[in-house]
Order: sequence, then structure tokens, then C-alpha cells
Amino acid sequence: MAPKTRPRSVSHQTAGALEDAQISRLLTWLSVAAIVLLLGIGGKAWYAGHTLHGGILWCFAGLVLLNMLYFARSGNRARQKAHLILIVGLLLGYLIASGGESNTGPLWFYVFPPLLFFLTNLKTGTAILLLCYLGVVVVFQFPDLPFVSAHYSTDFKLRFFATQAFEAVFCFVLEAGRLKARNQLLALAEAHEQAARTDELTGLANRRDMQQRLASEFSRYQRTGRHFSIALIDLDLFKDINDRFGHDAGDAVLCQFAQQLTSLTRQSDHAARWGGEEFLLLLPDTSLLQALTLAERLRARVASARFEFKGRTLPVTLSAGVCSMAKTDTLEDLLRQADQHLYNAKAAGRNRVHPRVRSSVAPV
Ligand SMILES: Nc1nc2c(ncn2[C@@H]2O[C@H](COP(=O)(O)OP(=O)(O)OP(=O)(O)O)[C@@H](O)[C@H]2O)c(=O)[nH]1
Repeated sequence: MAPKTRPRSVSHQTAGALEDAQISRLLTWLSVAAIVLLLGIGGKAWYAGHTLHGGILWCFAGLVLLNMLYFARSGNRARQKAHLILIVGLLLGYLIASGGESNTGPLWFYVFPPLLFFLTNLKTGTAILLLCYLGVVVVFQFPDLPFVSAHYSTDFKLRFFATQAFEAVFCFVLEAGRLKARNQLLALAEAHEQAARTDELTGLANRRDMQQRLASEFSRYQRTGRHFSIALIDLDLFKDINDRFGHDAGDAVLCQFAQQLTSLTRQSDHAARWGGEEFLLLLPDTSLLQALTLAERLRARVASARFEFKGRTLPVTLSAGVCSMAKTDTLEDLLRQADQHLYNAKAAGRNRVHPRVRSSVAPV
């Protein structure tokens, strides 16, 4: 049987969604700041007589604005990021090739490494950055290319690359450290989340987790009208097992029984340790007859299985009370009825499933 997979943890989902929203907010503010800067510097250049330069900066402001509008319409965060990186890359390329105002264009390149590592991952950020440096080398080495009008001194070029290398490495190390700490925190949160939902001894879900699942299954039933059933299972005379064979033997029985429970139920079913030696099965889309059939199969399997501890065979049977949502109105009533059926099964002599039905039980 395939192992039951848990969905991606709540902490991972929450962290991912929060980070995405945070990055989007930051990008919006960065875009607004970029538009203001580009319009301002472009205006200054225009009035200083550098009309072409001013016009080009305004065009870039227009592109950033278009990207903001695109995101507002589509909500596509990945494209919002990719477009912004492309626009900033092109703008920096233009500033380095043209020199900008008084050859200060390359100074803007210093915003690129932190922005890149923040918006992409370390690998992609490094790759894009190396590609951009290659472009800068070409511009620096071939000042006579048609689109290049700036001339930089050798000293400037050397200092530019030395300081860029320092900044890039620094940003890389910082971002790698941030990611490592983030992943460690998430792993810790996930472990806590898992522990809070799991029964330590058997590895099954615990009562708290089952209560949440019951509540969400009940809301699904209210929304869609799709029935579900539960089976409340109690190991018979468990105190005797503890008393005769010891507490460790009792623990071993609980673990072995939990394995039987897991192996017999479907991927969509949920099994939990409800308390001491009591277990609860939640069976979505399952009628009362189907649930009774499953409980009976489990009862028969446990009754015929060999439970062993340190070479000694332990007598293990179970009683179960089954109830379907079709027979009740509320979750409390569902649990109360299952408990009543379990009580009846115990009172009738144990090792049985209640309510009793005629032998023509529909197959699962
Ligand atoms: N070994 C072990 N025993 C436990 C654990 N939790 C509860 N128990 C024991 O389970 C026993 C339950 O006993 P009772 O409630 O009297 O029920 P029972 O002996 O199973 O009798 P019936 O339910 O009437 O068949 C108690 O002795 C508890 O101490 C556990 O985690 N490990």
C-alpha cells in the first residue's frame, strides 16, 4: 500500500504566501520610487539640454508604470518580477553605455546585486549578474561600438569591478545566510506543527488533529451534502494486557494496532488515537454500511492477528461503534451515537462492531 502523504505543511504554505505578498508589496514601492527618480532625473537632464537622455529615462519610467499596471490587472507575481529585472537590466545597460549625467551612470549598478538576489534565487541571481558583468566588460573594452558613447578611465574600470565583486560576494553570502536561517526556522516550525498534530507513541494523528478534520469534514458535508461516517474503536480489556504483560507490552500493542489501522484504511480515510486505547476513524464519502463493513474487517483482522511482545503472544480484540452523518444532525450527536454504539458493543460481550446489521452488508 502506498504511504499516506501529508500535504505541504501549513508553516510552509503560510511562509510562502507571506513572502510572495511581501515581495509584491516591496516591488510596488520600488517601482513607485523608480518612476519618481526616473521622472525627476529625466526632467533635470531635459532642462539641462540633454533632451535625448531625459526622454529615454522617461521611457523607462513608462515601462515601469506599464509593469505595475500589468501586475494590477493580471496578479502574476512571477512575470512582475521578471519584467522588472529586465527593465532594470536594460536601464543599467543604457546608463553604462551612455555614461548618464557626467559619467555617473555606472553608479546605479550598485543597486542591482541586492535586488537580483532578493528577487530571484542564488543560482539565477548569480547567472544574471555574471551575464550583466560580461555586457559591462564589452562596453568597457569596446567604447567605439555604435551604442556606446561613454569613455571610462582604466582606473575607474578596475575600481568598478573590484567594488562590484566585493558587493556581489557580500550580497551572495548575506542572502545565502538569510535563506539558511529561513529554512531552518521553517523546518523547526514544521516539526512543531507535526508534533502538535501527532500522537507520539503510535505516529497516528492525535485527538486535536482529528477534531479539526472532523470539523472540516462536517463543513464539507454542510456545503456539498456528501456524507461521511466514523468508527470509534476501543481495544478490549486493555488494562488486563498492561497488568499481565506490563506497560511496554501495552504500548507495543497500541503501535502494532495503529499499523493495522493504517494499512486497512484508504488514502482518503483518517485514523487518530482518540485517547488511551481508543481510536477514531473518519471515513469521508462512506455510508454506514460501508463503514460497518470496514470496521468488521478490521475487527476480524485484529482478532486473528498475532500480537507479540518479547516472544509472548498477547490476546488483542477490539470493539467498535460506527455512525454515519446521515443518521444525525450535528457533530456532537455523531460522536455521542458512535460512543453509545461502542458502549453497546462492550456490553454485548466485546470483540464486536455495533450497530449490528443483517449479513447482507454492501461491499465497500
Ligand atoms: N500501555 C499503555 N496503556 C495505556 C495507555 N493509555 C491508556 N492505557 C491503559 O488502558 C487501560 C484502559 O483500561 P479501561 O479503561 O479499564 O478499559 P479496558 O481494560 O480496555 O476495558 P474495556 O474497555 O471495558 O474493554 C488503562 O489501564 C490505561 O492505563 C498507553 O499509552 N499505553
